[in-house]
Amino acid sequence: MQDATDPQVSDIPVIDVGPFIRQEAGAAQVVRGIEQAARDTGFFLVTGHGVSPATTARLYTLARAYFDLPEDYKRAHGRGTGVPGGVSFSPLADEALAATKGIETPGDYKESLNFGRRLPGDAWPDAPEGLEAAFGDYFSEMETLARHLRRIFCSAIGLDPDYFEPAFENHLSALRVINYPEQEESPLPGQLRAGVHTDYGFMTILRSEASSGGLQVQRRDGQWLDAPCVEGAYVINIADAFMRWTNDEWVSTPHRVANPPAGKGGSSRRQSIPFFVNPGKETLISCLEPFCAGGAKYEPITYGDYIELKTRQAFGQR
Ligand SMILES: O=C(O)CCC(=O)C(=O)O
Ligand SMILES: [Fe+2]
Repeated sequence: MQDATDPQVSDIPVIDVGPFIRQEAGAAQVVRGIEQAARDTGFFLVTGHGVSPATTARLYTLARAYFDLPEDYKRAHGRGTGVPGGVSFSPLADEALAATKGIETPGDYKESLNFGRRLPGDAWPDAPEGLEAAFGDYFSEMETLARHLRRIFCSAIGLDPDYFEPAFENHLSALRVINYPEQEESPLPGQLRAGVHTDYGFMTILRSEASSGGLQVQRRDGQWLDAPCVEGAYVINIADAFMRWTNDEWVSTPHRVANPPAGKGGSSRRQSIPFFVNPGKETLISCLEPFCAGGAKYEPITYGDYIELKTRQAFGQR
């Protein structure tokens, strides 16, 4: 656990959003703090968020039990059979996030389990018992927190509190639990736990975990910062589609997950839980009025087309 007052991490603030959620004194200060962070690094931590610790702990524990099952068993849930609302396992080194930035690296040293209510997967396994319910319950908690955060953003931007809500009626959000195993052998040259990338959608709500080899965020001047890890807090970051919506005034910042120092072995396993908040496919991403006084930098585009464009750009099939 790092001290959040350490000068190296002070660029990423920890904000208690409780006063805003309860509409108490201090709500305006919450809005100001978040707006500043959104313009600065695009990263901040929230406490006072109201997410159930028991629901979080249950998902964490059941996912961990799943990752400890044999590889063959896990791979049976990564076949892409297209079950709506199913689960999808992605094995170790299957994904190289840096490829989205045009950087060629070996696959990331992680495995993950993925779910979205409107996304395809495979049939849920029977074991560990309760896994599907744990994902579903945590997903609901995240939907609630995402709504609170959107209302804070509206207040910061000067929009009606529910301005964004129609965009999220059929949202394509995705919940992922990531297991970063200990590294008994050295990673390959250029291989990280997760390569440098930005998130594509609207924002990400991350349940992080203190460990050696954790989340790092790149400041605008290029310097890498260790994201602070505060027990019970969530790390929030602005993602690409939201940055475009704000005419690049709010930033989607590159981040990565570092390897643990060599020799850390058994003490370095880490498990994180990102919830990627994505709008519905038909949502039009068009410069928000308060940001376009000087002219909009981008053409309006639907979220569905935007994702297609980003994917094509990232993987070079223009
Ligand atoms: O595990 C983490 O701390 C961050 C993971 C991440 O940035 C991602 O999966 O997009
Ligand atoms: Fe990310």
